[in-house]
Amino acid sequence: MENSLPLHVCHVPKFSIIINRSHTLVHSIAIAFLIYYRVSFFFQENTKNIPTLPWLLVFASELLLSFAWLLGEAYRWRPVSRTVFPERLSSDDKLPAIDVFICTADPDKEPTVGVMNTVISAMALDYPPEKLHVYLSDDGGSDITLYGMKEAWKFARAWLPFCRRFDIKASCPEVYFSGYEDYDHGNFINSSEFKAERQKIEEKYEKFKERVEEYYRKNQVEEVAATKNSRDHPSNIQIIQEYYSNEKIEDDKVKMPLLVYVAREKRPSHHHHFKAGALNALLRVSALLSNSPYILVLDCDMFCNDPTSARQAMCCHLDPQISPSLAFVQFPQTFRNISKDDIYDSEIRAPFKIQWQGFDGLRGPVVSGTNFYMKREALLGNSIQDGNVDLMALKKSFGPSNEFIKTLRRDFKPSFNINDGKSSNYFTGLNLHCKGWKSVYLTPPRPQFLGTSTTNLSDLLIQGSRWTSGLTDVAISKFCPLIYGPTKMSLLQSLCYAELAFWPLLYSLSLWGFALIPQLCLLNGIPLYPEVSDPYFNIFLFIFLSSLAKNLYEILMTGGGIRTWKNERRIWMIKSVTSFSYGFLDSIMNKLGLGEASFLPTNKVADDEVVKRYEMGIFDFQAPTMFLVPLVTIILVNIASFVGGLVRIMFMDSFGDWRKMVGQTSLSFYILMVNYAVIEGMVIRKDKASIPSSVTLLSAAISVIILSVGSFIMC
Ligand SMILES: O=c1ccn([C@@H]2O[C@H](COP(=O)(O)OP(=O)(O)O[C@H]3O[C@H](CO)[C@@H](O)[C@H](O)[C@H]3O)[C@@H](O)[C@H]2O)c(=O)[nH]1
Ligand SMILES: [Mn+2]
Repeated sequence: MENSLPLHVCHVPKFSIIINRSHTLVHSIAIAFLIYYRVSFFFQENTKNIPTLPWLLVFASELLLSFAWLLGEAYRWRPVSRTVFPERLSSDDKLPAIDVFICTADPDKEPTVGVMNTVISAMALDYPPEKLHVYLSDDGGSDITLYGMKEAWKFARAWLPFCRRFDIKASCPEVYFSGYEDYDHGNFINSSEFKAERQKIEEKYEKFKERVEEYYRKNQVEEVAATKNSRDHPSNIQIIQEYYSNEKIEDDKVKMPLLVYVAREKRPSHHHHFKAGALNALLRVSALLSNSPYILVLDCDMFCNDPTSARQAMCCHLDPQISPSLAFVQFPQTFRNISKDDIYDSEIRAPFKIQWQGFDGLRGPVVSGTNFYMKREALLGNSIQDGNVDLMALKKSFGPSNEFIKTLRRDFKPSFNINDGKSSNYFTGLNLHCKGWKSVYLTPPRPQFLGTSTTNLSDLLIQGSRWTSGLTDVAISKFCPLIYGPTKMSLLQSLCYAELAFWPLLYSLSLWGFALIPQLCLLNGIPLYPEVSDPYFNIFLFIFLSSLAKNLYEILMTGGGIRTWKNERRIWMIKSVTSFSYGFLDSIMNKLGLGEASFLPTNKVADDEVVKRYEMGIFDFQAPTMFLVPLVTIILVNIASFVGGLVRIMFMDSFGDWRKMVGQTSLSFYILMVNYAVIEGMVIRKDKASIPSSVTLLSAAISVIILSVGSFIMC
């Protein structure tokens, strides 16, 4: 019987699970030995000449890093993958309606043509058009975006039929016309009719682009006001098709999804809560217009790359096996501007290729910002669910609109957690999972959504600081998943949430420790690791190699290569001592009331030269000094200690002493080797994107201070 075929299946890869769990066990035992070695120091006679402080500091670094590792093992416990069967869905008239939410904030950083491409690609989803409603939130409140939408609507009237007729998969026009991939047009490819139609539509697209860009140029001159506007403007909601209802339309048989422009009211005196605030405004507006039971959330630069994503998501949402408790279906973030040698890990590989599969095996991944199909009902507040509706309380939360309250009475009081904007997605996910909802992760072979990632060091570190700050906010709040989680969800899922909240803090503190303490001690002749002939030396070596090897194995298993592995190691070190550290400090400052939450949208316009460098795998050090200085300082300290260590090994008088220094010398060597690109940027390269000599000088001065003060304190 056809009905009995499942809409989706979940695979549990036994082999990977065995490998993962055995590795966890063996690695844990090795760490236990390490801890024993460090602790027994305090009870031994022959270690008296080693000062306690550096020993404690390096031990603390080891504990923090091991803790980060242990939390991360939760993802390795039960990774799963899923396959869906959209062809088994019931007929179109039985499909539930979907509201698509797209957010944009700044037409300078997020060019309108790009945003409209996302809008058009969402309108072109393979779904009954009368059941699809596309909302764009414009936090900038700018005319250009509204103008762009009207033009996008006009263009879509031609584009949608073209896509439907010729079965175009790349339903984002910019991508389609840029020849980003080879298209399979089946039987149409050679038909002259297709060619003629394609040419016609391409011309229309070019005209659309020209008009929008021209409007932007004209407005730029007058519109210094745009920046002012973006923080202070009344609300503006427009249903786009109404503009054309009086005009004669060439082909009014074309069925179009609803398209709505929303600029929520923003006033400087009111916190607007960034993207989460925008999503909540869309929830309220859409509740009055379409009130669809499912919602797709997209960033403005994240277009639909496969029109079938809605049906794929419905395979999970409508699967009776999982449907009742399923809150959302998360797709990975994938990017179209990733180079072969992705030096900055712009691909954000580990979460989307490894960790989220693990999350999925434990009741589901966190809300990941964009690319998820959410059940509106899952965003309900408890009070409504209970059925005891207090009208006054509702009006207090949602404003005086009776119309809106009526929609709440229909059982809807949905909202995303706003928190402070930086970590809202995290809170929304955490909250849902704590209330017993589940989520699933779908990674079909063809990327369903494609965005633009940050591909230069500066933007990457700024973005990284923002993320880190948001995550650390959670770690140090009352929602700290280690305390808040285990009573409300499974221990393993709490560990995953804890890993997310804590990694920046754990990595930044421990890596600062590893980058400085052993080095200072090496220069001062203080051994911190066992000597080569000591069996404990092998424990340290094993832990080091075992974690590198496991990491390499995971990368190879998910389609990466040795190069990916090298790049990831390096950028992990760089980010740990820069953006993670600043983000974490920022969060602490906010907590102490010394700072304010902010959100600078990342740039979606790229400088050609910068892009070229990224594509060639050359580091671009045109980044704020505050990011470069810690990095260069660490490298200088390591150069000094490595050279000092070598001298010690070569010229040490008393036989045997050098053996105690092999660990530390090798550590410095490893750090320098991995970060050779920084040395190159400092000493060898002389181009525009190398490290400025002012930065090197400043860092040299700081290194000298660290070396002298450090030596004084440590020894
Ligand atoms: O006040 C704001 C700020 C941002 N946005 C929109 O939020 C989205 C994400 O902003 P972006 O600058 O692209 O940030 P990224 O760091 O690239 O985005 C990642 O990180 C965000 C959280 O920091 C998540 O919300 C995103 O989904 C995730 O892709 C964009 O569409 C923005 O237009 C708003 O609508 N209002
Ligand atoms: Mn983005």
